[in-house]
Amino acid sequence: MEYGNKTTRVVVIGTGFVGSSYAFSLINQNVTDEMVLIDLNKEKTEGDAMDLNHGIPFGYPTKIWAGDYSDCKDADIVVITAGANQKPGETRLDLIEKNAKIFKSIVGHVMDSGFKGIFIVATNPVDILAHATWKYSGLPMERVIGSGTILDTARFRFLLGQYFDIDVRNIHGYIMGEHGDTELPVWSQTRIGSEHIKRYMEKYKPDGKQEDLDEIFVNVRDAAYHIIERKGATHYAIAMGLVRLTKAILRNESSILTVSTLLKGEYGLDDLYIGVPAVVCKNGVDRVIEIDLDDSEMEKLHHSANVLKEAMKPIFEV
Ligand SMILES: NC(=O)C1=CN([C@@H]2O[C@H](COP(=O)(O)OP(=O)(O)OC[C@H]3O[C@@H](n4cnc5c(N)ncnc54)[C@H](O)[C@@H]3O)[C@@H](O)[C@H]2O)C=CC1
Ligand SMILES: CC(=O)C(=O)O
Repeated sequence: MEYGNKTTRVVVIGTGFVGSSYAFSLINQNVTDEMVLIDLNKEKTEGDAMDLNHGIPFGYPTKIWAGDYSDCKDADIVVITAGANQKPGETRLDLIEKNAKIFKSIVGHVMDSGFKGIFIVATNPVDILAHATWKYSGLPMERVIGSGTILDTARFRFLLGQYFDIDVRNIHGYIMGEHGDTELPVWSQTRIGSEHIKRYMEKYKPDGKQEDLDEIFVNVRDAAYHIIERKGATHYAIAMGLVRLTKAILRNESSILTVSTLLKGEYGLDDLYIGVPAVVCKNGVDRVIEIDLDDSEMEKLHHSANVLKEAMKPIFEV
């Protein structure tokens, strides 16, 4: 897949549940010419590369190999999905210390290769680790992107689509804030087609109740806990979200996605990676979109930001 004249290369670091699902999804959507797999467990990446390569006759031409950090030099995108995942009952913020240590070393190795592309970070706590990647790498902020609330927004749209029996592609709304327990739904800007959700409910679902919508949000916020209780990890949906983000970059789509990016005064917040709608194109994050939030949403966003700022203090103080 050539965009312009250049061969495209994506490196995946951490080929556990999320990384391998991303790799599988990537080759099924004809996104990149080359894909390199890196993990502490080199044998696993070799096995994954063989297995994925054997699928290529059924998919799209992609050169795939188990590589090392020197392969990052010519990468357009390095996607980091390495590190610990949540055990049942653990929050994302509980992962901060162990994953921040792993990140310092991974980002150092990637930068030592001469990497000049874009980082996508998915490892949790994703907002804080995207921030750490930006600091450790020294890259411009637009070239370090966290997956933010891309998955939460997808869950929100899916559950609303089910509730209203409407194609999810016609549900427009965002989850913002921490990818975690303090995230918030932006009801004031949620639309079905072009109709505001409240008005749509009055007109077409008169038996609908605000409590139902509140319950939908709780199920969005707690989805990871519900899935991890049942199967130990979540990986398919985030993998597809990461592919969506990868395509927005490689195809220069200028897509609005709820990613984690550094705020510099937007929403009254500063020096913090957090999930907000932003335009993503070949340069990474082109700009943050400042949608109108009502007072209660703004208050919740600031609360989420405060929780993240507090949680990240220990890793930036050491
Ligand atoms: N942002 C999001 O929306 C989501 C994020 N996640 C997060 O993604 C991360 C990965 O989750 P899973 O794939 O389920 O975990 P996993 O345990 O299946 O895979 C992690 C992989 O990272 C590798 N690894 C660990 N340290 C490494 C290092 N220093 N260098 C290279 N590789 C290293 C391990 O060998 C393992 O293969 C977790 O932090 C999880 O919470 C998971 C789902 C959604
Ligand atoms: C694990 C995680 O972050 C999620 O599924 O939302």
